[in-house]
Amino acid sequence: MTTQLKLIPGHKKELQATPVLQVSKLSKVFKTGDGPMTVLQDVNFQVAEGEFLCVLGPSGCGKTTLLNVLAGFEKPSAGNALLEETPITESGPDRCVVFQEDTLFPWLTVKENIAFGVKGLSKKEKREKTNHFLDLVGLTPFGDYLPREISGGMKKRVSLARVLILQPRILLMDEPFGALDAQTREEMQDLLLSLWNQFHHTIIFITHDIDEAVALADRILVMQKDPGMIAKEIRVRLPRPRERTEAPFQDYCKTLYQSLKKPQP
Ligand SMILES: Nc1ncnc2c1ncn2[C@@H]1O[C@H](COP(=O)(O)OP(=O)(O)OP(=O)(O)O)[C@@H](O)[C@H]1O
Repeated sequence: MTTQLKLIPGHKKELQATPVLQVSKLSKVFKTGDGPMTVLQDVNFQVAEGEFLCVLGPSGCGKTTLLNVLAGFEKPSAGNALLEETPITESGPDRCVVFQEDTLFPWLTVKENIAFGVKGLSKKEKREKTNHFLDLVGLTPFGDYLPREISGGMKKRVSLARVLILQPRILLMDEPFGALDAQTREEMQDLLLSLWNQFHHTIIFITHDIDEAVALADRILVMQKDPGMIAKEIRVRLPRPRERTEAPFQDYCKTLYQSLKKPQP
């Protein structure tokens, strides 16, 4: 395994870029009424510790299927995904998933939702930790509210706090901000980047939004469909914070737009 050093913009220190995740020759075939359907074919990539990787692709190209394999919800038909050299065969606390849809427990308060998965702490420690994460996502005044009493953006903040408090090795995010309005979406992207700067998680973030990928990623994997495969990899060499209206940002967007438009090889 190769080990390199890289500087992640926005991070204060150099991080060791040892791959935490290695995906090799991964394929996924579903049985359907019309016969086998190859959704992913020969997918290969690595993710470095602390890296922010976006997977960008059109609807139906297999992004969620890929994330489900990494989460351990689906098994590959061929090839494998290794988490620190161990094949992923089931879900585990080292990987947390944030979905697009709301998955909060409606009968629990914001604080209770955040604290839900925390184990092995005294009541006092758990309360302090919960309050800390509540504060990190800017929801301190809303700790005792129920999910139905807060906005969609606030629910997303709770969803983020709920997984961050578990300190996962890898954060898997499946179009988490897809249902939000443009302004709230940008606010959530900024919040996620600021939390990533503090915690240095490894993040795999699925999106079909070009701007979102350029705003967030260290590196973008562009997928094509039928079958789903990685068509292109682009490293985003823009300093953070990234200014969306400036030419270099727009240049990346144009390149990605062209990549997505290209016909299937
Ligand atoms: N369990 C399953 N059985 C059969 N087909 C499936 C199954 N899960 C997904 N598929 C098919 O695999 C293809 C890829 O689906 P997937 O949800 O992974 O794509 P996606 O890129 O995430 O799409 P979107 O951006 O619209 O969410 C689709 O045609 C879908 O119908």
